[in-house]
Amino acid sequence: MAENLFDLTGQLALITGASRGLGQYFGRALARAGADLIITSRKKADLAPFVTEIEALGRKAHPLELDVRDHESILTMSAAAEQIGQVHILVNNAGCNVRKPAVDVTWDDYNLILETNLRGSFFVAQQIAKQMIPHRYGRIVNIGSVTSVFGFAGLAPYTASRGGIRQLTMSLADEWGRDGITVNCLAPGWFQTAQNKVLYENQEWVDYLVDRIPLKRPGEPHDLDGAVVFLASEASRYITGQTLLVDGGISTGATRATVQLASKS
Ligand SMILES: NC(=O)c1ccc[n+]([C@@H]2O[C@H](COP(=O)([O-])OP(=O)(O)OC[C@H]3O[C@@H](n4cnc5c(N)ncnc54)[C@H](O)[C@@H]3O)[C@@H](O)[C@H]2O)c1
Ligand SMILES: O=C(O)[C@H](O)[C@@H](O)[C@H](O)[C@H](O)CO
Repeated sequence: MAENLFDLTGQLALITGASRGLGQYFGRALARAGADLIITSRKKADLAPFVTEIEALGRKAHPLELDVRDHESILTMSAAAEQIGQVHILVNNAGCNVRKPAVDVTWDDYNLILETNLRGSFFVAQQIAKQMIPHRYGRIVNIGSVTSVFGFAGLAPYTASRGGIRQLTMSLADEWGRDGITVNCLAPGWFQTAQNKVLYENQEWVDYLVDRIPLKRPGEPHDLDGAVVFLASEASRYITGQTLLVDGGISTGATRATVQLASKS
């Protein structure tokens, strides 16, 4: 057994959607724990600054092009990853959102979200698992959301994709456990990134959010470092099919509201 359960030295981690946002934070955390990276983006050129940053940490960063909505792109990327080396860790991070009342969601909005967040994650996992199975080792971390476990007005297709990720995680864990692969879902709460920065420009929204978060602040991307390293490492070796919420406790909110009301009565 490794002396340091969180040490990723000698491991290769593949992260999708690493041109910005949480994908880069996941990459930094894994690289600091010792892993070399394969980082992917729809435009390889967008990865250049991140390659430089990871190399400055003394780790390797191999940039590859990947559009998770394009099956051919997934096959090409996976074949290129196999040439780089044994992939020990996959972080299925690429994702998107369209925020709209359900009555305004278009066919195309729905397809964009489901194809990116759910179908893309499945087919990336499928290709990388094919490489992991002969080695009888793998750690797959699917990025979910608090909306994997509760609904949210204005985010219907997004929450469907995130609930689907949680179910997918359980089924793949059930199927690939015998091959030495763990599959877990890391479910962030609310973290300000390019995807949602417009929300944080609205003070009313921030106040609403903070009021509902027991730890009394929105998430900061480094709050996810421990969870991604944990799920990628030896430390989580007997954990599979689980959804780990990193949300400042917001998913406990329904109970808190009841208690607050009760304490006023
Ligand atoms: N920020 C949050 O509060 C939050 C909370 C829970 C879950 N998430 C999820 O975490 C992931 C990262 O989100 P973020 O907040 O960093 O947002 P972001 O928009 O900054 O990053 C999303 C990344 O996915 C990539 N991407 C989008 N469509 C793609 C496609 N078709 N093919 C390949 N890459 C594609 C983008 O280029 C980008 O690199 C997303 O899946 C998001 O839904 C975010
Ligand atoms: O685009 C958005 O509306 C948000 O960024 C979502 O991604 C949420 O933050 C998250 O999923 C909640 O966990």
